[in-house]
Amino acid sequence: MILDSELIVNPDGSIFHLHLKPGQIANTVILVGDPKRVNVFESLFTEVEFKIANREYVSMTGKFNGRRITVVSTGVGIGNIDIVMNELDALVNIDFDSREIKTTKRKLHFIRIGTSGSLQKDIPVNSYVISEKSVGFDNLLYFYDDGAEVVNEEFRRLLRILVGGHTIFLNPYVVDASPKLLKMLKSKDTFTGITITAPGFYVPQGRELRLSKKLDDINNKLSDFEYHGYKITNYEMESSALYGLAKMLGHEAIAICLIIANRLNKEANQNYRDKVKELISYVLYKITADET
Ligand SMILES: O=P(O)(O)O[C@H]1O[C@H](CO)[C@@H](O)[C@H]1O
Ligand SMILES: O=c1cc[nH]c(=O)[nH]1
Repeated sequence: MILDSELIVNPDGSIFHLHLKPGQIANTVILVGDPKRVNVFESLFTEVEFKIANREYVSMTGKFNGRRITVVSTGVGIGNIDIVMNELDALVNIDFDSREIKTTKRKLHFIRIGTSGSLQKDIPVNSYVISEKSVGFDNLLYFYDDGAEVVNEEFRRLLRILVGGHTIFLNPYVVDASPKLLKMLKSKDTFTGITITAPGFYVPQGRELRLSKKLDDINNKLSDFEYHGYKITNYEMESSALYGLAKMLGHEAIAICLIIANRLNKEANQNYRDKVKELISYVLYKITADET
């Protein structure tokens, strides 16, 4: 039995941070960083069951093209993904009355729709990039006992060498996206590649304002990396933890991002919101066209 202190349930029966109750989660869950992005889904859905907000977590379940879909905003960063993934999994795979883990588990499909910085000159601003592999520059997965089992060890070793094996603060982990969701979203309109999930937006992504980075020339090193046709394509801040936790919990996960800055060409699109809406429509049509 899972104790009150471990699985905190609010007086109204909802889970601690997300304020959602069992039964409110669809099998397809779209995760977005920006809470305002949930409004875009609201404008596109034909039906909305509910919308609920607590902190940066705005959640909504509704229908698009006849498919029940849940949308949850995660805010920025890995810590939020730890909360969102554990709470969404608990809502479907733990019995809130008995506080026991259910014997029959539900498998959720998680699709993150985010924004991102390109690490390739030929992946311009406004491109869509699917993270076929995601590299954690954070250390979340190392806290989990099963972490090592979901890591792509070949790529982990290569990336560790690339970033400088001597660094004590960086031991990148690499997790693969769901092949099924990759196939569903991939098209002539998308790039695919390896995404770096950074534990910060500034120095951890090589952005120096008043403070300098420790890793010398890191963005060019990442950009030049190539192995078996794989290249490092972009930076964002959530997908490694999403992939790792989804795999450990038995769910499918993928991330697709709109490029809003190109770090090598030194370009940025500050007016990207209409483009995010186009990406959301792209994803909604792709996932509802698919029968699975
Ligand atoms: O647009 P979202 O989904 O928030 O994604 C990206 O944007 C934020 C940083 O500006 C980080 O969360 C990063 O991953
Ligand atoms: O450069 C960027 C742009 C969006 N999000 C990031 O994490 N990095």
